[in-house]
Amino acid sequence: MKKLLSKDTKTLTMVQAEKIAAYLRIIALKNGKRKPMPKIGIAKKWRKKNGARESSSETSSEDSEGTSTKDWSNIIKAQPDGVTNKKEDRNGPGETYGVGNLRTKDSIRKDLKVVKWNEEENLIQCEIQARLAIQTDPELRGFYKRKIDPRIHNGEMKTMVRIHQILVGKKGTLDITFNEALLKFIKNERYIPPKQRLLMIGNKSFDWQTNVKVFSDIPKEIPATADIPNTMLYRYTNSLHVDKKKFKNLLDLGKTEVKCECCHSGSIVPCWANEKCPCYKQNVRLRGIQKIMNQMSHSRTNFSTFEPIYLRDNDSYFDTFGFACSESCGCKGRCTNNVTLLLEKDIYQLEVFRKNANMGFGIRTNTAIPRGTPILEFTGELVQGKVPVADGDYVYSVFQEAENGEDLISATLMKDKKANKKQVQELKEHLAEGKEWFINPKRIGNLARTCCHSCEPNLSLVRVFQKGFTPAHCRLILVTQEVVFPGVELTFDYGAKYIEEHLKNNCLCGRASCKSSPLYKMMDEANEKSLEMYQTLRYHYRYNDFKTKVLDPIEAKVAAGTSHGE
Ligand SMILES: C[S@@+](CC[C@H](N)C(=O)[O-])C[C@H]1O[C@@H](n2cnc3c(N)ncnc32)[C@H](O)[C@@H]1O
Repeated sequence: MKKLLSKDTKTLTMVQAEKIAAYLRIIALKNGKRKPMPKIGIAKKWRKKNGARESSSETSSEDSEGTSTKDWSNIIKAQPDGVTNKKEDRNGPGETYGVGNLRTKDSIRKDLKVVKWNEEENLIQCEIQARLAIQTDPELRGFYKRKIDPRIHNGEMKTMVRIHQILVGKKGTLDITFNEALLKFIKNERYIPPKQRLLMIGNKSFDWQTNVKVFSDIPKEIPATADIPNTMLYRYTNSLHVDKKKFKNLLDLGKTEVKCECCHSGSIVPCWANEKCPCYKQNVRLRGIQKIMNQMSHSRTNFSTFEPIYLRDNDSYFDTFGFACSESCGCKGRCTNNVTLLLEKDIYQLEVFRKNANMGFGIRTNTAIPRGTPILEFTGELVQGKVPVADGDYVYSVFQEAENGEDLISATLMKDKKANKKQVQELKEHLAEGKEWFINPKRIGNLARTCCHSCEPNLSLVRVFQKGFTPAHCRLILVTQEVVFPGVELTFDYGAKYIEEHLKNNCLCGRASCKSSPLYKMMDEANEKSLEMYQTLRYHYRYNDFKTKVLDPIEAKVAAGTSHGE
């Protein structure tokens, strides 16, 4: 094993990489004193079934700093639960899906415990874990490039300015004052947990499809009296829950089902750019529509598995959509034409945390996530028509009404001369006047339901269709629109109506551009150049924070580890 660990990752075969991963898992389990978890290796299973080669051409993807496994794998300590980088298999809508146990307050309270927290060590271990997850997964290794650059990309800066202008103010003329007050907002963007945290859910016992831990950081809370809100009591599902009887017509696609027969002997099927692949063709068709809609776009957004999803000059996040291969296809969705594939991988270490009772729980990342990464999907029950009032603060609209009363997707698909007439007709029926579709995650849902609103959000929603164009085949996916650095909360924009009706204009996001902030007026009136400077400064600050807290210590440990080994 020592020999293997000292090998350059680029020269490792798949079997050797898996051996290293297994060894590190054992070390991690020993350190963390956890019970071993079953290794769920879809990649392995799939590779066996499909006779994938151990190709030496599948070179390992380098991490953000170009460091190899050799450098840091021997310094990994207690890994978090995410030792397998694959979530449970996902089934399509309406099929037998896994729904987790119903949580009860008693069952949660039983497991509450106060834990000591070393944030810096946590971030280092999570970063190592993310690199390892990529390098040891045959479906990622050599395909997925995780890049976090020291400098902000022009495209990222412009996107963030645009999002700001849409959400806060447009065409301002004011120069932003870069004073201490503004720097304070920038500095406080990374959440720093206290040294003692109340661990509320620490393993997979409730959310068996996810490794995410739940913490409460409300001061002075102790297990005996800690508040366990009703919002924690829901069943977990990793796919859309569609009532088979009620929505039989949606689920039964018949001849309109889009699926491919593509296959390949490698770990990933190259459906993207395969002009014979019917799913790819649909994807390209939607991309074409995207271009028509966004007259100002410089280029279109690709929805391919390993490329980042960038929203360009969009009017609304809802305008961008793609089509992906699925488990019904010959490729089983393990291909280059499936943006939802990354969602299945536990690359990025997320946690649920609560800093105050008013806002409830939110999600933060413990690893740096590159821009354009699909990170969370909204799952829940598909609802048509009225949503129970009590669930109103959690539901997401699947189709949004456009000005002419038609959803943008249907409106644009209908304009598309190449569209399948039957598909269009069906879509028209599903979206007939007054027919609104929602995903309700209140009783059955997943992690995405915990994502809070921010006036400076780092995620945007996109829609991805699989198999067909009905509301039951539309997946709502949250994608990072900027690099999200470790410790930062994942947020998206709930929309003005929500802020007014549900938050009663009392947003607690704590960002400089929020109406509740003392700097709001300045941010609202800011000119474009100042906003660009603001975004650049934010990036610069957060990257340096990441470097000093995570990257440099890893390098130092590597140096120490190597000299010990010699
Ligand atoms: C979809 S839930 C988000 C998860 C929720 N915080 C929880 O603990 O389950 C929406 C609710 O979270 C809270 N929330 C989310 N973002 C907020 C914000 N920016 N300001 C105030 N409350 C917020 C509000 O209570 C809102 O009704």
